[in-house]
Amino acid sequence: MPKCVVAISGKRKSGKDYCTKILKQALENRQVAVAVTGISNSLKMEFAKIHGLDYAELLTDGPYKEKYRREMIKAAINPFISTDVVIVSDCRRPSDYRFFTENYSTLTVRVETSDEHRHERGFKFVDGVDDADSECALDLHNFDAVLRNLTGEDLTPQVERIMDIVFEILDKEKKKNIVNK
Ligand SMILES: Nc1ncnc2c1ncn2[C@@H]1O[C@H](COP(=O)(O)OP(=O)(O)OP(=O)(O)O)[C@@H](O)[C@H]1O
Repeated sequence: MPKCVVAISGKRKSGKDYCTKILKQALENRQVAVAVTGISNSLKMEFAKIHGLDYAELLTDGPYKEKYRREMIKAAINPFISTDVVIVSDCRRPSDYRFFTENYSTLTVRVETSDEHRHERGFKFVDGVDDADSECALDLHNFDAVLRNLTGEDLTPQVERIMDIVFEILDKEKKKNIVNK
């Protein structure tokens, strides 16, 4: 099981992938083994196909999804069982965060930026997407850390603060392992 999951969310074109890459590199520079994964719709589609499930149902927050959510997210994380830190770069729903915090030592990170920067990065509002739950359900969530990703801003101090929390989690996990041995 990974020692720490960094669960990243953010609006479309906020810079989730961009920030994920910077955080990954910064952690690797400190000799931490890092993997990046996602729980994107394509994974859900693949999961539905393999298990003969209804893909549309899987995208809702209903009981059907509840039932398979655990398996789906495990499928995203399982290949990285011996990696110290797994960054999940596309969390969208409170249920995603619930699953991670209940099952892993998790740090929830929100990538935020201005609408202006999102537009510069190619964002165009789409009815039924940008006002849907998958885009808005985490708007008022209480995140462990917020990364303000304004173009041209040096992200280093913010990334370092996040790394400090990751190192605290890794330290705690190490101590837990020693006690359990
Ligand atoms: N701080 C930044 N400085 C320069 N370019 C940036 C910055 N943040 C993001 N970008 C650029 O903006 C574009 C969108 O960023 P990115 O793909 O990381 O966003 P995202 O939130 O992952 O998008 P999506 O919602 O499509 O998954 C990319 O081309 C990325 O390189």
